[in-house]
Amino acid sequence: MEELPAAEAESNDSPARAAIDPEAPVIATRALTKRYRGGQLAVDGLDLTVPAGSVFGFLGPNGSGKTTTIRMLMGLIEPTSGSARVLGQPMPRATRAVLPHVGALIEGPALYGFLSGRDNLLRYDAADPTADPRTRRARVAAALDRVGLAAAAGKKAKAYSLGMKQRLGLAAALLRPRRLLVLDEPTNGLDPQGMREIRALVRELASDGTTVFLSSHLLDEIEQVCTHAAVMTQGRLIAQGAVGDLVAGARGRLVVTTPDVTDAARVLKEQGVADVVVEENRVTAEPPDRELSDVNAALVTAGVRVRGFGVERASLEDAFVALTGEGFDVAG
Ligand SMILES: Nc1ncnc2c1ncn2[C@@H]1O[C@H](COP(=O)(O)OP(=O)(O)OP(=O)(O)O)[C@@H](O)[C@H]1O
Repeated sequence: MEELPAAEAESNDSPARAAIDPEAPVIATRALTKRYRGGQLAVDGLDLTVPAGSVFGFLGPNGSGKTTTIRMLMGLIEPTSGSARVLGQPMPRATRAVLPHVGALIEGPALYGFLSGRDNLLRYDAADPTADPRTRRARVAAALDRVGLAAAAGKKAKAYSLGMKQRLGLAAALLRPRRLLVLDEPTNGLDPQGMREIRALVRELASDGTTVFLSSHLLDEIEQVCTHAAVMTQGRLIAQGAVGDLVAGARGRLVVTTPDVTDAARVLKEQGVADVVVEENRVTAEPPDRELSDVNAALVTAGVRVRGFGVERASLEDAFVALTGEGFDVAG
């Protein structure tokens, strides 16, 4: 990785200073609000804190205000009220000082299909007036290597799979050393293999100390790669914190494995167990406050063939359902 040119490091002394304080949040918003001209309240009083070094999942169904928040954080649109600081600097006022330290992949990379992956990056790098042309080739080669595209660098971008295109977009975001990477739905539209590649890359970048802020509507994905998460619905933040803490706040599910699901469900309800759901070969429910062995005994006494009985660990999805009282729409 190259160093920032000295002149630039000096002119951006506040972001550099923020780097010295590892406790300073990389993103902090206070009552951040955006109402669009049409009257739509897209983001409503957001207080977001993204710790340095975290992989932060910004979670919410489509239309919950994630992209609007990211646009405000990147200085692309003005908030209606409230404030946002990125790398310790106020946005959008400090956009020019902050953005050189931030790599962003928002709404898919803009690529020229008729150019090779390498030529796309050379072109992209050349569009950056602060990038030294003498080190351009080395910079592009390093970025291609980073995302595992070195072997495919000479291929035209239009021949790339969606996952490769997304990795090329990431390479463009990584042409310079970054303190923060902002990825808007980075695995959208990718097949499972492509998703795995992007996740592995995110973990690798994070292990180098880059803070990664990624939006997603996939709970599973957030649980797999993120250390921290925030949950949005309808423009409001309903929870944020370490993923482990969010999950710990949710109760798991009581799971009874049995071929006699109808009888098991009836007995559980008789025992006062709430939220009984019948599935194939198992019945799940809210774990009761009373002694679990009594509930198990009641099932056995009623002639239910209990093949398995226990409380499953809560997932982030359980936490989300507990927070919102509704399921998570993963469509789209
Ligand atoms: N330019 C705009 N003008 C008016 N309303 C907008 C504009 N952009 C977004 N909205 C509205 O603001 C709300 C939040 O949209 P936003 O795109 O921020 O959500 P999102 O969580 O990123 O969803 P998605 O994943 O679908 O992009 C939605 O109701 C959307 O219709």
